[in-house]
Amino acid sequence: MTDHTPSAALLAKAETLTEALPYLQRYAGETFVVKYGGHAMGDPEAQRDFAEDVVLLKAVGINPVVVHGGGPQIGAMLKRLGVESQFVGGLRVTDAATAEVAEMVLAGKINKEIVGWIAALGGRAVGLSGKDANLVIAEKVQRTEADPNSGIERHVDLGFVGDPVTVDPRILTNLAADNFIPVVAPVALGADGATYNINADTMAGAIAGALGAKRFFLLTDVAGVLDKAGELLTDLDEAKIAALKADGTISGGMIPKVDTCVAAIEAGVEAAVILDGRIPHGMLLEIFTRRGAGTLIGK
Ligand SMILES: Nc1ncnc2c1ncn2[C@@H]1O[C@H](COP(=O)(O)OP(=O)(O)O)[C@@H](O)[C@H]1O
Ligand SMILES: CC(=O)N[C@@H](CCC(=O)OP(=O)(O)O)C(=O)O
Repeated sequence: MTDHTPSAALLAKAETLTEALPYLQRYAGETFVVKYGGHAMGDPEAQRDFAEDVVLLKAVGINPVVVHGGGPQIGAMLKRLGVESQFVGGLRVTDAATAEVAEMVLAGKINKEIVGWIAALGGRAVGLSGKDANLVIAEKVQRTEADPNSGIERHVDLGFVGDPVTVDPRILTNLAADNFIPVVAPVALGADGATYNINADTMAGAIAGALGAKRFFLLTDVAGVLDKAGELLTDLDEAKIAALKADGTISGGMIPKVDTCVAAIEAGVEAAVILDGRIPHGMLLEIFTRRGAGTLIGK
C-alpha cells in the first residue's frame, strides 16, 4: 500500500505558513515603505526575488510602497558618457547635466525595470517620481565641510541635490487603496521649478514619515548595523545609535541610513529595519518569521 503520510519537509512547509499567521493578522491593511538600494539590486534574479516579495506583501493585504535608489547605475551611465562623479558626505555633486542623467536612469530605466518585474509577477505597479502629483517638493541642500588646511567650516555647493521639504502622500494612499503598488524614484521638483536629485534613503524616510508607515525597510548590501567586531546588532534605539556614531562604530554610508530611520520614527513610523537586500527573500523572513533578520530600530 502507498504511504500517504506527508514527508517531514512538507510538514515543515506547513509550519512555516502557520508561523506566519500572527504576522499576517497583525500587518493586514498596514503600510510598509521599502527602500530598495542600487547595491541591493544585483542581478536580474535578485530583482525578481525582490519583486516577488513586494507582490506577496500586497497579496496578503499589506500596502507596500517602494522607493528605489540606483547610485551605482547612475555612476555607470555617467562613466559611459565620460563624466566623473564626486561625492560629498555621501551625496553626489549634481550639476545640470548630471541631474539630467540621474533622472533618466532613476525615473526612466530603474523605475520601469522594477515596475516590469512586479507586473510580470502579477502585481499592478505604478512608477512615479517625486514630481508626480506634487508628491515631494525639494529644497537645495545646504552642507558645510571643514577646510583640510584651516579646519574652518565652509559652505559646499552640491548643485541640484535636494532635501524633501514637503511630502503630499495622497497619490500613494489613493493608489494603494485601488490595489496598485507605487514605485517611487528619488527625483523631485523644487519650488524654483528645478529638478533635484535626492538621496534615496532620505526620500524613502520622508515618505515613510508622511505615511506614518508601520514599517520602514532599508535594503542594502550589509546584514544590518554591525558592531566593531562585525557582529549584527539586532535591536537599536535613538540613544544607542547616538553612542555608536560617537564612538565611530557607525560611519560612512550607514550614518545617513540610521539618521533617516530615527527621523522617520520621530515622524510616526513604528519601526525601521536595515537588512541585507541581497539575501533572497530576506524581507519575507524578517516580516513573517520569529527569527527576523537585520537591525530593528524602534523608539
Ligand atoms: N556599523 C556599521 N555597520 C554596517 N555597515 C556600516 C557600518 N558603518 C559603516 N558602514 C558602511 O555602510 C555601508 C552601507 O551604506 P551605503 O554603501 O551607502 O549603502 P546603499 O548603497 O545600500 O545605500 C556598508 O556597506 C558599510 O560599508
Ligand atoms: C544626491 C544623491 O546622492 N543621490 C543619489 C540618488 C540615488 C541613490 O541614493 O541610490 P542608492 O540608494 O542606490 O545609493 C545618487 O545620485 O546616487
